Amino acid sequence: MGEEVDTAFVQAPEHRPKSSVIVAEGIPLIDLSPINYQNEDTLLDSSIENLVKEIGSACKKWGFFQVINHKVPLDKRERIEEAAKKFFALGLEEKLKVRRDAVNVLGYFEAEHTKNVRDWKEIYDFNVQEPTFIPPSDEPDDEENVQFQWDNRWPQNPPEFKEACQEYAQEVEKLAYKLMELVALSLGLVPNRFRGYFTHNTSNIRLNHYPACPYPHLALGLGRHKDTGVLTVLAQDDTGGLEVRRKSDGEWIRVKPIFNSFIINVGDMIQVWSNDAYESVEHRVMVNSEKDRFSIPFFLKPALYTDVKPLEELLDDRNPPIYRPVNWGAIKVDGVDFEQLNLLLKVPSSYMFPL
Ligand SMILES: O=C(O)CCC(=O)C(=O)O
Ligand SMILES: [Fe+2]
Repeated sequence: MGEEVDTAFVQAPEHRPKSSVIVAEGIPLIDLSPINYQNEDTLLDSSIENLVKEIGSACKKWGFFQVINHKVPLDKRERIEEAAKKFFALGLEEKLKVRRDAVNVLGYFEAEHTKNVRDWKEIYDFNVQEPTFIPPSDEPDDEENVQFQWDNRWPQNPPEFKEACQEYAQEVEKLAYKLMELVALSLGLVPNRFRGYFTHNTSNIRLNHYPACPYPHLALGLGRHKDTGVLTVLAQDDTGGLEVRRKSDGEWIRVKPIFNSFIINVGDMIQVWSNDAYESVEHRVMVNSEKDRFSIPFFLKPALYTDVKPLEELLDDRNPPIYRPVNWGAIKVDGVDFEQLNLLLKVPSSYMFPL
């Protein structure tokens, strides 16, 4: 890029970062030590009452919180962080060998746009289930149960990349399921209420690299957006730059990096399931002119055949459903090709149709 900023990256004035940053009174910090998910049993609600309350209130007030004592081993996190740095440090030609395309959305991509403005970053995506079979229905004998399949695109270098990614994915997935038990309890549901939705999950992990940017006042690392899935478990490095839209007044609040913590946020599907008890909240990423930034979100997503709709247990005469059911695949089996499937998965909030 030359002297002039490429206009593709330039945010409209109202969406540009302000020079003053609000960090005070950030999102809630929650200590997860009361849970022990090494044991495979579901949670006992008596021992974790306070924790459940904290989670419920964070989901309601912010849609975002940070967790510590989450039991994801630090060495696994450091290993994927190192592997990501080494991968992004490769030459462009090498990275393009695993570039995503119209058929397979997984792999490397350097030209991501959010709301039609280019993001100042490069990414690498992989799915947690490998390969990801996507039965459009959970009926094995269903004649129309054509199997779609996505394969991860693993780069040759660095050699430890694939293993580092897979090992980290297993750990962070466990944490996500445990968090979903806490979310369920906080809504007055049985702890494993959500578990069935993830049998053929479409969860993925993204490695984000935000290079230092000479135009931090014009461009964003990632434009404002909400996460489409169920729940996001995000590892950010110590650079900082994530901002969350505060529900009370709409101000952008910077999320302070805390060593070995994860940032958790509610996605659109929890909003629908909870019939707006919890809301998916907008967030964005600043870039800075001196430092690169790396982050690793895990996006928890259900099976493609899942009908997302407000949970019956939460509805009554005074709380009627405000969303109509929409299929996560949102499409009929007939005539569906990979491209359409991929496109649908990428359209944010496309299934959120208030009645
Ligand atoms: O990099 C970050 O801190 C946030 C990333 C994010 O919001 C996303 O990828 O959806
Ligand atoms: Fe996000």
